[in-house]
Amino acid sequence: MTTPSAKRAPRPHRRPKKDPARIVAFRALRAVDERDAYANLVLPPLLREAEQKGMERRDAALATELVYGTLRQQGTYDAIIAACIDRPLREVDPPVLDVLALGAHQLLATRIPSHAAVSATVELARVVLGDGRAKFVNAVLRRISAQDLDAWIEQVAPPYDEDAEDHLAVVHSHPRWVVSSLWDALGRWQPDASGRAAVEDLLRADNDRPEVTLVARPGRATVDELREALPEGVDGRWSPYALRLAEGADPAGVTAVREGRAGVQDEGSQLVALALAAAPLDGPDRVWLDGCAGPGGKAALLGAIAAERGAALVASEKQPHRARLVARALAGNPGPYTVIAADGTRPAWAPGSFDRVLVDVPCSGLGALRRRPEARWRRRPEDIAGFGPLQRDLLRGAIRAARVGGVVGYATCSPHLAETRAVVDDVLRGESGVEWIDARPLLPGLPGLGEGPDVQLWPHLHGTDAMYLALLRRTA
Ligand SMILES: C[S@@+](CC[C@H](N)C(=O)[O-])C[C@H]1O[C@@H](n2cnc3c(N)ncnc32)[C@H](O)[C@@H]1O
Repeated sequence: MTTPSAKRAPRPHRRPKKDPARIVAFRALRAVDERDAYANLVLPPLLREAEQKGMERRDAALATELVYGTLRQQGTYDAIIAACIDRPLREVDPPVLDVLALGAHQLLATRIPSHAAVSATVELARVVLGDGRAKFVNAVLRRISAQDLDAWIEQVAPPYDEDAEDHLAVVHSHPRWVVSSLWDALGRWQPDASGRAAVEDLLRADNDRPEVTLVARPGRATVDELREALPEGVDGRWSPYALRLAEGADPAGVTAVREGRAGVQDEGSQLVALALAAAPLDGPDRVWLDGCAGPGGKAALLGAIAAERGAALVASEKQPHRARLVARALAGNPGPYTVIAADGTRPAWAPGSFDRVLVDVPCSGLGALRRRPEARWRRRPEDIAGFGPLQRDLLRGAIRAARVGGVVGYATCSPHLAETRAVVDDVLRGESGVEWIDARPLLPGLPGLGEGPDVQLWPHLHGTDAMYLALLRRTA
């Protein structure tokens, strides 16, 4: 019998410590998982709310790093977590998995000391999951902390020689079918440079934090004006209108951005608009169409260039709420423009109305994985086939909208071959009176553009999103 004095006193109940950065990160991951929210849309309001309640700036930076880092590396972390528990991952509650992935990220990819990463994540688990599940989290994180990321990868990734795509999928945290599609596309455009090293460079680039790039809309702002506001910004690699911002720089504080004379725009998107505008054209050059304009980034650049040349822009978008975003992006454009909500496959305009036409079609977005880290986990292979009919119809509509001699640009933010060359080839098979324009000379200075006539940009080669552009001319 134990004497009362030897009996362990019950531990006083301790309230878990609230850690705003990790709570915000957890809530953002839950929203991405439960509501299919986009991290870049869901995180800013959560940060604002937490900052209003007193969260410090550096905690906001930590929350941001935890969300994006965890989403990017989720495939790798899932494989590691699976090796640390004795049941299939699908039997673990998603909120528990989110906490475990947040912990894995801190342990394996940040400078946070292991003991702090474990204890802070277990505290988070106590707050958001309760004491019972916090114990489970504690046990799993302790197992994860037993070795570093390289050792874990060695343990959980199948050897490259046995299954190259599976190996790369685990090491670089992409679904296997995405690895496979990107590799196929790379092989199509870079036949001499599409080996293991190149595809690994591409997958790594997808996991890099992308720079924020501004566009100074010509005639409305200059790169120098932007640089005055953000002196650490550097010139774009390719676009004369681009300023690449230093990490942490806040574009919202720039007057030209607030006034819509400049905007945030990846250089790949700038190049698509610039190449379309630069394509040689015989005859009048008075009316341009952006047939898939929402939310309006390319339309705003095209509108500014059109204004300088005395041309008018029609910016058309099917979704009325996105058409409103286009109107906002174009507000203050110095030249004539119209924004309409219309279906590009059932045009609201007479055939042959336009001198230049852009269709930047809805696509899988596999070219912008740097910015939308969650997209890779949400997309399914069947989505690609799902976009095909609309992409073809929109291209056919664009060709019809162009006058004879007019130029059509077909763009996607995906390098997937089924969304790029296959669409254009298919449509051209059924259309007489359309010819290719070599897009490469319209993108001066860019290396690795292959044999043309269309172009595929790559994050690892060009530092841009993986935009695709085919330029066509209507000849009859
Ligand atoms: C890739 S986004 C365009 C991005 C835009 N060019 C930019 O730079 O901001 C494709 C757009 O096409 C719109 N869309 C989808 N189906 C359409 C259709 N049938 N006609 C016109 N627009 C359509 C989508 O709502 C979406 O806003």
